[in-house]
Amino acid sequence: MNIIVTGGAGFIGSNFIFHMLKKYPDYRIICLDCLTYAGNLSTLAPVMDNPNFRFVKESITDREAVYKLFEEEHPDMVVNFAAESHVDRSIENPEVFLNTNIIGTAVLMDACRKYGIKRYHQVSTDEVYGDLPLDRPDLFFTEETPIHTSSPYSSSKASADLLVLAYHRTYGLPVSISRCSNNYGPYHFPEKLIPLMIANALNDKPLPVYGKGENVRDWLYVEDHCRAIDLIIHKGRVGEVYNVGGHNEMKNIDIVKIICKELGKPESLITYVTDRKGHDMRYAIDPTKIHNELGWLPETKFADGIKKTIQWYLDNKEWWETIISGEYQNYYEKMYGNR
Ligand SMILES: NC(=O)c1ccc[n+]([C@@H]2O[C@H](COP(=O)([O-])OP(=O)(O)OC[C@H]3O[C@@H](n4cnc5c(N)ncnc54)[C@H](O)[C@@H]3O)[C@@H](O)[C@H]2O)c1
Repeated sequence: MNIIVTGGAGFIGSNFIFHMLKKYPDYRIICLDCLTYAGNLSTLAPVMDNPNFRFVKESITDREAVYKLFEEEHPDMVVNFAAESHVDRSIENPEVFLNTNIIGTAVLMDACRKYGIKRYHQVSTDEVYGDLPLDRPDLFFTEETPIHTSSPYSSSKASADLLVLAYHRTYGLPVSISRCSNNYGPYHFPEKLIPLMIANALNDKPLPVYGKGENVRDWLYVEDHCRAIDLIIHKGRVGEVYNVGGHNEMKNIDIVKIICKELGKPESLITYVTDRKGHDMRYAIDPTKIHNELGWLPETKFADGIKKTIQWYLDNKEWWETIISGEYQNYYEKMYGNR
């Protein structure tokens, strides 16, 4: 089985590649990634020497490069993780989100139509459903919840989802989509809540929390997400959307306090900063469909997952210190000032 994994030098894509090469030693995995600020080749160091792994530095928006890769590799499947993924950056500059997340998805699917494919899988997000009110804990996103996006990021992901479903209906492309809640774990870029707080706390820097920190996210350990995608591409029904989430809703401020506690750092490091524009209040996934159809259940409890994640950041300081000492510094100062 030949699988092109796009965006594999990023957070979830790299974890997915590790999962697949370990579980299916006879599969060939080709990572297609153009290495934006969020992609790191060093992340893929553990598999670079694996003869069943190939890294190709190209953009999913480059039609010629994508077609060439299909001609060379004859993939059976494509799993598309490649995306601009940070909501705050999409508020600053939506254009690159539209190009990569929408046009790039179309280019990949055009290649799948042209050369044939057994499965095209789109890695999407629960953010396409918009948000839920804090005072209605009885409400959850199902696959039938209408799309109702808030940010340029979620709008671009929702647009891509609609295109994927249209390519299935119009051209009969064998597609599937997963919409997952917030992930955490190793190799998470330090601009996102959990790794940002771990990195800042370890450096005794202020911990910038949006608004009052009341926003609720449904956190899932990254390996559980990777197992869900593995199940969907092998056993999930074509043309279907599967929600993936662990019923693990937590307020941002509580996450930050847990990180302080685990690291023995004072909560006085917490600094409340101006809220994100259009900030969604609550995400909560109903994962009944993937559980009933494919038997998927999350395996890592948050209490264990956050300990493993913190330990990973302690053991891999060089990985994230290199990132935060580079160009990222300018972005950080723009967002949070000289904190
Ligand atoms: N992180 C989450 O909590 C989460 C939750 C649900 C869904 N998702 C989705 O999962 C996918 C992966 O998210 P992530 O957090 O790993 O993102 P990430 O930002 O860590 O990684 C994205 C990767 O895509 C690559 N990339 C960007 N533009 C590209 C292009 N034009 N061509 C080729 N490669 C390109 C980057 O270099 C990077 O390696 C995204 O599609 C995201 O929308 C993420």
